[in-house]
Amino acid sequence: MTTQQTPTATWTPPPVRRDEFDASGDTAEPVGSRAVGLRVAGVDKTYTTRRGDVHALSDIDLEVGRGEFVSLVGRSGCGKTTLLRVLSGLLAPTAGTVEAGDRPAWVAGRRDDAVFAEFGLVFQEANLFPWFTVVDNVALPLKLRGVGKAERRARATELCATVGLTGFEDSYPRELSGGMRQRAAIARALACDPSVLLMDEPFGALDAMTRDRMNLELQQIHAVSGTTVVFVTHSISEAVFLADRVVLLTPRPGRIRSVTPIDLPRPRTVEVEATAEFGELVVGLRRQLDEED
Ligand SMILES: Nc1ncnc2c1ncn2[C@@H]1O[C@H](COP(=O)(O)OP(=O)(O)OP(=O)(O)O)[C@@H](O)[C@H]1O
Repeated sequence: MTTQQTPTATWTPPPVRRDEFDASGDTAEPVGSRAVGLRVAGVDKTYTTRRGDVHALSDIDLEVGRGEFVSLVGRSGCGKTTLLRVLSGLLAPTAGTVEAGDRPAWVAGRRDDAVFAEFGLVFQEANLFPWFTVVDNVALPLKLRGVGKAERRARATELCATVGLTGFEDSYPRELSGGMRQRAAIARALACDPSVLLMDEPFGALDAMTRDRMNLELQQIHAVSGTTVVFVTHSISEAVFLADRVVLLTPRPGRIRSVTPIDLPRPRTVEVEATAEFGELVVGLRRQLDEED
């Protein structure tokens, strides 16, 4: 479990976590000594349908360091969502194991609910309860855990500040913009101080400008919370902007084609996207995708 720091309105530069990783080579794996946030070994997934089997994932091995931000990219239908659903405990792998820290999460098709309860999930749709205010939506996971009213309201109010929703605590979801609703969904996912935050195209439905802002804000939230993040996106530039490493899956069945360390200094601002280094990373990943045609 990571430690949630007191949120601040101003941005605290992120802790330097990059030293924990071996960034040499384009398929570098984290060095053995650092803490593991998530370990995936030999994960395979085949859907059984009336029209036959669909082999979605093949032999996925991946370690995500504690506090690391990993982006997952690949062609449409390559298995990104399937992998994220396996990681979030919503879908049983056909084979393989998932561990959080050193605790088994999926082993031999059996899930440990206590481990997955520590994970936060954010999807493309915010899925807020329309009849709850923002603060009550954010506090809901705490309520389900039996946290008292005053304490959960205080914590939810802090989280609203973390995601830039101060002043909107008592608004209803219908009164928020799409970006604000996603911020509330992120705050709700952070409410139980998750050991791992799993995000599936969380900004995919937002316009380009809002998406850029959300990327800056997510970077800040990640820096403050220190949570391990796995982030699925169709956008290579978004993946590079946010990540410590970008994992590229092959077309179905999804296998890990490459793992690219992103050594751009943090905090990253929009200016980083104009640098040659950023452009080379994006073009390199784009080329790998194109080679699959
Ligand atoms: N419930 C299901 N039953 C059968 N096949 C499925 C199911 N869910 C996904 N698939 C198939 O598994 C493959 C991987 O799907 P998945 O949604 O994981 O891909 P994706 O990379 O997230 O795609 P996209 O980028 O378009 O969202 C696809 O061929 C899809 O048709």
